[in-house]
Amino acid sequence: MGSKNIKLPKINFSHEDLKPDTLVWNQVKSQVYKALVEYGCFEAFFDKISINLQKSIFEISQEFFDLPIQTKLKNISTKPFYGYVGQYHPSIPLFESMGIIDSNIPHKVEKYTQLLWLQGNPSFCKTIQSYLEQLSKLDQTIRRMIVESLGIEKYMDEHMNSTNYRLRLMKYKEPQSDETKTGLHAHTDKNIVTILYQNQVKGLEILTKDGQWINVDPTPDTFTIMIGDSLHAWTNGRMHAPFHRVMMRGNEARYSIGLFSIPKVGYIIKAPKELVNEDHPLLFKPFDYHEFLAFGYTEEHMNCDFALKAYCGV
Ligand SMILES: O=C(O)CCC(=O)C(=O)O
Ligand SMILES: [Fe+2]
Repeated sequence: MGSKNIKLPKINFSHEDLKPDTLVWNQVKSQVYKALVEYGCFEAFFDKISINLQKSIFEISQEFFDLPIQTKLKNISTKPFYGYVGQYHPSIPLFESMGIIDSNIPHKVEKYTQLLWLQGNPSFCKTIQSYLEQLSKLDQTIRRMIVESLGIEKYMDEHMNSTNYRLRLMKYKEPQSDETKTGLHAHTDKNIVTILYQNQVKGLEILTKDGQWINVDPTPDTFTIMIGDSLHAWTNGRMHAPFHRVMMRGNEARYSIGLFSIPKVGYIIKAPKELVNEDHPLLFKPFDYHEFLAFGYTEEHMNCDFALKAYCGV
């Protein structure tokens, strides 16, 4: 597998009037659809995160990762990648992350900070809240455009109401050698849509359908949008869920922030019948994301390339 100098499509979400049923909405929508069918991924130019907020989201992230390990370990979870994941994992020694479940619910974020700082940390909560307020709008705009592009508007409300948000702060230690080291192994995300944001240190790579790795090189006001397995399944394979990985070079730590839209507990993902026909036979049986997650992260399936296919492929 080689890597060419190809770039991800870049789509502008900063138009003044990006509202449904306008000319500009329809233009952006067709770019979104094309990018997601072809790459399952694109860069979104989105100017609603102020420079102050851009700065503070990485500051609070650093503040968290600088806490003593014993404190960070207070936020552990039985669900994979939900709580704190430390540098102890032998196959990804550079990686550390901290998940905040239901990050759209302020008192849940507060609970995390009380666990970590005892007195709480109001500025941490406020930063997460402001970040989520803006980026959840971007997530919803993109998903609205996907549903419209597929001509299945009658499922719009069901789809939009079927998810919660999880935020994940991530840190990749610098490898401090001339060698390139793996920060995170190649995988597809298992959720609906992922929005990634990162500091100035590069490392994210996306695999194209024809096997080329694309280096992602975002600016402070671009976000990387990616489709997860659950949306791939719901759209009966029309939206591509790309493999991606993080490769670390140089002597600076990489910080990234992931916003994941996640199917609610108990919601069954089932491709609408309008998307199933002779040319597009059903690819996956209906499934519960949370049960799939438990299956996908067992020892046996952890390194399985197509866990969803193994779990509920037709
Ligand atoms: O750090 C990144 O940019 C990628 C993180 C990622 O792939 C994930 O959290 O699933
Ligand atoms: Fe990922």
